[in-house]
Amino acid sequence: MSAGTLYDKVWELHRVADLPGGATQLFIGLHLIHEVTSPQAFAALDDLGLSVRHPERTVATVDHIVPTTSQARPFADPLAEEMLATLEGNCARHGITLHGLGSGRQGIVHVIAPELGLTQPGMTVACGDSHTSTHGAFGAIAFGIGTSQVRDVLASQSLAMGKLKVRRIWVEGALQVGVYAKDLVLHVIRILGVKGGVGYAYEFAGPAIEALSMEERMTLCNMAIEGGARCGYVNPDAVTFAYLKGRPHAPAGEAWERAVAWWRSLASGPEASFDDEVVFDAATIAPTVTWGITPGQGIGVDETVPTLEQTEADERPLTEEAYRYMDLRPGTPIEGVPVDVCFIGSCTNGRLSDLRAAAAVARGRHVAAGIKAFVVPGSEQVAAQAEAEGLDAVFRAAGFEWREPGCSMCLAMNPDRLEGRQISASSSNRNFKGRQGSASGRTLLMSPAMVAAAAVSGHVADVRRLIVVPTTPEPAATRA
Ligand SMILES: CC(C)[C@H](C(=O)O)[C@@H](O)C(=O)O
Ligand code: SF4
Repeated sequence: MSAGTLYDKVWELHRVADLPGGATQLFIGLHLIHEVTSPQAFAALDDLGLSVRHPERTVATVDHIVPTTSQARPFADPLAEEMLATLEGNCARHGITLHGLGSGRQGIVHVIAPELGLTQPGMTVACGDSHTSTHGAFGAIAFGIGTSQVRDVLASQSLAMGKLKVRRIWVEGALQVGVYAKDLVLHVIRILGVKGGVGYAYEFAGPAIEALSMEERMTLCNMAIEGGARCGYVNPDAVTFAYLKGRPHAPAGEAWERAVAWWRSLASGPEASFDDEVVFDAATIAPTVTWGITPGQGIGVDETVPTLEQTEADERPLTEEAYRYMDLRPGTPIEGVPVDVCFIGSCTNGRLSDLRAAAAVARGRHVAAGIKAFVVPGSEQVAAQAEAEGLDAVFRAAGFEWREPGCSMCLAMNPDRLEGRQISASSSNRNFKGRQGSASGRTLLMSPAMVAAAAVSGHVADVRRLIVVPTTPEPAATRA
């Protein structure tokens, strides 16, 4: 059993009661809601005649269904319009803050809560959305819940939960230039499997993790769930505190100092023990691309689609299914596979640093003929910052479309969809069959820089060849 980990400490601090049957009633510090998984929960609350227990701990946004071209109301799609109107009504009725379109704070739920400083170390964060693990980047216990649990949290600000085991994923070394947190997490899932983390929280630690920015840590924790781990987290440190300082909901003044001291005390100490530990070396990881129909079917961009012999026996039926669905043969180099659509965005990789990395590749180049490429900022704030830096102009000049914030083609619950057998290079997190809006559409997951490389090349390409790395040291700045 793990002990002395951040997970254990935060769990204890939020334990309300031990329930008959073995589960724990866990207090939820922050409950995030969106338009897809909240309507039935609010309806159930109404049926039971209950109100929202802590509206001030509940924060809403709209993300999945919003169009990314025109966001004028009413939306062209009446169902999308109805979903947003329902969310607006529920939030107004229960006194819940909704960061709506045009508020300057709207965006994908897992992008806005961190940028507003709502997500903080030591919290429990729940949301009716599997990628809630993202918030673990701050040293929080954050996990996705189902709609009936959304109802429970609305009504009681608590949940019946079983405690997870903790696996430490220790990452040595440093990532190569052109290799990002996305590649790291795709690599981890490739090795440990999409079900490898079931029953576990993943603690990501080690020199390579400490070197990651907060946005990179969010990318990493975002996909913990794709490896089966309901929570992923990174211990809070100076990088975490620097990110949070000055954000609208972050503590200020004297409270800030107190908070930092407390946050530091929550990190897993040297005495912490884990249920399991796995070690990786960041330096050996290449830009990673999925070739199949689960996020675990990833390979280095310099590798070939695995043969059955290279596949574990119990994985072979899935591998064969993936060959058929993707129309890729074993032994095919993944570099060079042509793509039709290039999508940069999502809660995995729709933040400012992601757009910067992609823009660095797109700058001075042009999207290849016949390719549709588009960039969807993760939030209104990301859009505003990117525009202030001129990234929108870089993308437009390179032939990308620059869109309004939302989940977009990550899940295609909006007009952004693949058509027919189209194949996408996508910076999102799921490559399941039909995920991007066409029942036969195909998805190759990769980092935003790799998506940009695919867009300008017309096929999967190794971004390391497109990044200019200075070989001589920068000349020293002249002192005035
Ligand atoms: C719509 C929502 C419930 C879903 C999730 O839980 O993750 C979505 O965000 C996704 O990415 O598939
Ligand atoms: S961006 Fe994609 S993964 Fe993230 S919440 Fe939206 S649909 Fe889910």
